[in-house]
This record gives sequence, structure tokens and C-alpha cells, in this order.
Amino acid sequence: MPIDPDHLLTYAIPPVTQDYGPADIALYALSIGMGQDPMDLRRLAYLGAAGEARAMPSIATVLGHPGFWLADPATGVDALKVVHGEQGMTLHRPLPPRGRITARTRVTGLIDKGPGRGALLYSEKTIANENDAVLATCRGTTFLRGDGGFGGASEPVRAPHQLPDRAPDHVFDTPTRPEQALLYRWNGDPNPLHLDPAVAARAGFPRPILHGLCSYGCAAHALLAVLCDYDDSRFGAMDARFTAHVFPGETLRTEIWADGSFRTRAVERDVIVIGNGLFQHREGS
Ligand SMILES: CCCCCCC[C@@H](O)CC(=O)SCCNC(=O)CCNC(=O)[C@H](O)C(C)(C)COP(=O)(O)OP(=O)(O)OC[C@H]1O[C@@H](n2cnc3c(N)ncnc32)[C@H](O)[C@@H]1OP(=O)(O)O
Repeated sequence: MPIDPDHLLTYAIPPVTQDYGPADIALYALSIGMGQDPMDLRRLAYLGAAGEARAMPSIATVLGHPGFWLADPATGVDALKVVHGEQGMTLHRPLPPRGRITARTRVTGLIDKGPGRGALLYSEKTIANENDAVLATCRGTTFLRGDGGFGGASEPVRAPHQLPDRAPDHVFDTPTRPEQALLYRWNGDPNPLHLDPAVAARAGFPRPILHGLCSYGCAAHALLAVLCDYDDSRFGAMDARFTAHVFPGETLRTEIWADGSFRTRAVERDVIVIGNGLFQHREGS
């Protein structure tokens, strides 16, 4: 049954209010592979190893996470075929290490790629503090592989950032662990595609794949290290496209250019898994 674009475009995703603190931000940092060097105090700052933990900027992508709402049969979406296509975020101010936030997620667009090609669902999440000041805005593209050809518009699509045509200036490796997705899911995405081999097989993968937002967090760590010297107040915005799946246990190598362009490679298979990346410093930092 084709999806009903009007229903999806107006689908009411409930707002999420969340109290978070040191345990949540440490879980997030561990689940994106931070803390593997127990001698590096700059990384360990994000785990609260010495003093209060700092919030990794990319935790904005999971704070107030609405969950895997596309699995609701009322959306009409073939949830088994859903993959995360693109992710962006802008931090308007540094995220405090603890607090109460309210996240509001809404669908902002739906693009029909045609029968057999899929559809793109654009969404936006804003995170506000108790004074209603917006801390961060997150932008997502969900690739609905099984839902093209519903008769919708094929424009406008977001143009992906073009990377420089020269070798990167820096590389930063993050080894992931075979059980990475089992830990990462506790940030709010229990999609069985990442956990259950039978579900992964039905979706067309030989084994469960890593959450896109986990790979995104690994890349954010690389950008924080290389371009911000672990100072989260300098982290402004980050946009990227998920170009191929990642298997937990692979090493993610983020290749970074001085202008903020980046991409991430799964080293063992030599496949670009995040492409078209663009990082920006916070204005004035
Ligand atoms: C906030 C949102 C939250 C969403 C959460 C969802 C729940 C999560 O638990 C799910 C996950 O985390 S899944 C894991 C992470 N994602 C992935 O592994 C997907 C990796 N990418 C792919 O498989 C393919 O690129 C694929 C399948 C994406 C596209 O592959 P192809 O079909 O081969 O694409 P191609 O033929 O090259 O291009 C078709 C048209 O689509 C555009 N496009 C390609 N990749 C895109 C992408 N990643 N995002 C957006 N658009 C994309 C192309 O430009 C092309 O457009 P056009 O026809 O206009 O040229």
C-alpha cells in the first residue's frame, strides 16, 4: 500500500521532555567509542573521569529522541526498509552537562524518488531548555527504501556538500566494538535492524548494522579532536550523508580537510560510509 503523504507530513510526533545528567552523557560518549585511551584526559573529560563530565556536542542528536516512530503501522511506511540517509545539527549554545530539555520533532518534507527507488523524509528536531531557549537544531533525512512511487514531488532535495578534490589534511581513527550497537541502542533507538540478525537478514543485510547516529557520533568525536582541540564550545554545526552501512567492529577513519569538509571510511572494507560532510565552528569561537 503506498504511503499517504498528507498523513506523513502532518504526523504528530509527541514532544519529549528529558532530564539528563552525568550518567547519560557518559553512556553516550562510551557508546560512540570514546574513552578507549585511558591516558588521554581531554577525551576522558566527556566521560567525567576527572570532575564533571562535559556533554559531547553530538549528544544533541539523541537528547529527546522521539524513538523509532516510523515503525508505527499508522505511518504506512515499510519500517524494515528504512535507513538513515543524512544528518545535520547546529548547536546554538554549548550543551550543559545536566538539565531538563524538551525536544520537538516534526516532518518537514517528503520527496518521491520513484517506484523501486524510494522516498526521502526530511525532519527537524529542536531542543529547548527550561527557559524555552533553543540549544540545538537537528536535521534528519530518512531514506524510505520501500516507499517510492506514491505520486509525490521529486523536488526540492538538499544538495550534498562537495568535498575538496585533494587529499585530506587529517585522519582520525575510531575502532568500534562488535557489541557497539547493543550499547548505543540505550540512547533511544531500539530499531531491531541494529540488534536482531533475523531482522537484519530480512532487510537485506548479512548481519545487524550500526546505527547511523553512532557512526555520526564517531565522526563528531574526530572533528572535536582535530578541529576544536576537544573544546566543545567551538563546535558549531555538522552535516553529513550516510553513503553505506557500517558493521559493528569496524574501524571508522574520519578524513578531514582544514575547511571543515570530512568523510568517514570503514577501514577494513575500504568503503566510504559517511560522505559529503561539512563541519563549521561556532561563530566567534
Ligand atoms: C532523524 C532521522 C532518523 C532516521 C532513523 C532511522 C532509524 C535508524 O535506526 C536506521 C539507521 O540508523 S540505518 C544505518 C545508517 N544508514 C545507512 O546505513 C544507509 C547507508 N546508505 C545507503 O545504504 C545508500 O546510500 C542508500 C540506500 C541511502 C541510497 O542508496 P542508492 O539507492 O544506491 O542510492 P543512489 O541510487 O546512489 O541514489 C538515489 C538517489 O538518492 C540520493 N541519495 C543517495 N544516498 C542518499 C542519502 N544517504 N541520503 C539522501 N539522499 C541520498 C541520490 O542523490 C540519488 O538522487 P537523484 O536520483 O536525484 O540523483
